Amino acid sequence: MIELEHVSRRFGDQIAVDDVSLSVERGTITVIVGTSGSGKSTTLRMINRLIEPSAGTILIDGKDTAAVSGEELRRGIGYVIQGNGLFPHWTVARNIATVPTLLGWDSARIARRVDELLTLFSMKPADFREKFPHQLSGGEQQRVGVARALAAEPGLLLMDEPFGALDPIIRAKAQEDLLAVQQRLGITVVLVTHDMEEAIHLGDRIAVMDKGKLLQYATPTEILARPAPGFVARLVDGVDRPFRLLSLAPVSQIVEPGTAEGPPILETATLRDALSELLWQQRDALPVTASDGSARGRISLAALIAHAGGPTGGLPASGPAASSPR
Ligand SMILES: Nc1ncnc2c1ncn2[C@@H]1O[C@H](COP(=O)(O)OP(=O)(O)OP(=O)(O)O)[C@@H](O)[C@H]1O
Repeated sequence: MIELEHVSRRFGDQIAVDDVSLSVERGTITVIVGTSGSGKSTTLRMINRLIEPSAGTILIDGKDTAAVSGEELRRGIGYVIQGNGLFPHWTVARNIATVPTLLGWDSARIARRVDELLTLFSMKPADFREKFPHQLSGGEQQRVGVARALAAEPGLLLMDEPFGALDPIIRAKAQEDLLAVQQRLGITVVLVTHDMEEAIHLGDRIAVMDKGKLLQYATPTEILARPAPGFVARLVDGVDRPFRLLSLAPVSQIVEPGTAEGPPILETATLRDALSELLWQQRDALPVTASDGSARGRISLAALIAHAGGPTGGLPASGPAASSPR
């Protein structure tokens, strides 16, 4: 768990980060989103002490980060920047091995880890180990950048606009890769972006910053359904709110007792998938089943419309969506 307690950073007269407090649960993805100059990168870089806070405390798993040297701290924290920052004259294998080498791992263990990570990112080790960064596509370079950050098995990965330089199709693939790898390894991720759509797609929680201040820190569902007035509300105005809300929750969340005619929908499908199917089938309800085929009830158009609606919709009565199928 990461806890920022009243953290600020000044550069001369300017306050880049202004009294930010937030906590990040272990094993989750937190996305810091905001416009250029809002203090996102400075906040991220204070977590691994590439930038020192002017005030406040940062704790990782209860320990004050100021109590260890910055260098030691950074060896245990993965860090990925836009454009990946690979060393151009080093092979893929050597790039990935950077931190394990610094940590003095033996060469057999390093070689095993390099192959394991390349395989994790669907890059055949024999084909990629000895290549140089300029021999890779942008998407491959990006994957090697993330592999390098994960090489020493950090529990925490910091990512600063990691997909900013990728074209939309490769970017979507890189986002899916990140979600899969994060779930598989159970790591904690803090990611900076200026793209609200990316934040909604990737984040278990979203921190919206403007002019150094943290304006709202909540789940994507809460941010969409109940954005803080002003800047956050304007920011989410630009995204397809009803469809985004529907894509964040599973069918099981609004399943009703009863039956319906038509092809069944899985309870794990998203509400967006369910809406699409209802429209396609021209029905006002469809049956819902579990993955083993057993009946779970029905999903109705009326319930979907209520869920996707403005200020009163989107959130179940008990609070924000606990599970997000993304
Ligand atoms: N080393 C520095 N010296 C002086 N000012 C700085 C320094 N680093 C950041 N700043 C200023 O602090 C403010 C916040 O910068 P920061 O990089 O954290 O913003 P950001 O939200 O990440 O922006 P971007 O999306 O453009 O990267 C900006 O006004 C920036 O000019």
